Amino acid sequence: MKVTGVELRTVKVPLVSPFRTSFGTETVREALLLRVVTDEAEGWGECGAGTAPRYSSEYTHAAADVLSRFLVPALAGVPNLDAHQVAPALAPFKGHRMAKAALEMAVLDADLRARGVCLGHALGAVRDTVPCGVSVGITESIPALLDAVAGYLEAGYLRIKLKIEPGWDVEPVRAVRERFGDIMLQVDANTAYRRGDARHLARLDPFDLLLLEQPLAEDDLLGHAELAARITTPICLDESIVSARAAADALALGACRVVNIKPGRVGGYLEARRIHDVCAAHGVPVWCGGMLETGLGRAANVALAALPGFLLPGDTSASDRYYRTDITPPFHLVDGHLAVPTTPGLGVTPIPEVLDAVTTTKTWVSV
Ligand SMILES: CC(=O)N[C@@H](Cc1ccc2ccccc2c1)C(=O)O
Ligand SMILES: [Mg+2]
Repeated sequence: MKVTGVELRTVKVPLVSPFRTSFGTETVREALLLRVVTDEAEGWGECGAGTAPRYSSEYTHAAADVLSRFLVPALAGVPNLDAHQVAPALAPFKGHRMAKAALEMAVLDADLRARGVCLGHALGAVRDTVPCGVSVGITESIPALLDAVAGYLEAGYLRIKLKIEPGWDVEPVRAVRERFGDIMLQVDANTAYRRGDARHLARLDPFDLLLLEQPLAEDDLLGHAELAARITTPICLDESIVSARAAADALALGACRVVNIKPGRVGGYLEARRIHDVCAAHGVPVWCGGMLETGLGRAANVALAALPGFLLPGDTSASDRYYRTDITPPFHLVDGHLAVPTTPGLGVTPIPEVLDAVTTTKTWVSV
């Protein structure tokens, strides 16, 4: 394929309810979308970065800048471009994995649409539907949390994940366990704890959690390995796992026993599959994380979550977990599962009038 150019769009989509984590509260999702135009087909990509560099060092404005200034122009030098050429072409530029992932995703979508192949098939999907969990933010009170959890269980979610932080951890977990019994339950700290908190985090052990996600800093593999020796709840890493090599190192160090795979965090769906393969080779279960994606990223994540090693329900929630109106035809939860798209590429495209209603900026970058 030959790329003629890329349209960068910033969209602002209000969340159905504020989503509070240990690193802040979101009420509107500002996302960067890419539309790659080639001589054979068009493709869509979505960048998972947030408005501010709070989840990781990337943020929407910076991603748009590095894409228009360096990453998109770098594709000009690639003659017969396909998705596998993108990461090597972008390798000279350090970091910016979410920006790179969005560009690779859009090229992959165009590549697959041109060939009439769906993403699930291209990645190695073995299932037609994927089991879904839901990420529940920090709430004003325990009763409000219990109401939120009751609503999600009623909707059919198969696994509940509670955001925690110092001061909001043992009590919420205890309350959910007491009210809802032995549901599949896990927690996510988004790096909010320190190595000295091991004794406190061990207080979560009696609640038989599936996992404790990213308790310590993203660059503290050793700290997670030490913590793993002092608590019984399995540690899962998210922010720390930025590549297949990082996954291999984390497993070798005993820093985690489960991995949350997020294609944006690791530079794309092709690297995400490599992480899946590394973990499968070590007998380590993985699940698909979420970055409050629109239906574009959601479609791609559901396809990835259908690979054999995705043994735990992911944060691949339905569109209405976050949005009243998704920019693509919405994903609906059916018996706790989402259906894997089967039409070429991502299998979904934005609904033009909905997309235009939430678009705040549009930039064309010629190649
Ligand atoms: C579903 C879930 O919990 N996702 C992330 C945290 C997160 C939460 C909110 C976000 C908002 C904008 C961009 C990225 C975001 C990431 C996580 O697993 O750690
Ligand atoms: Mg996480």
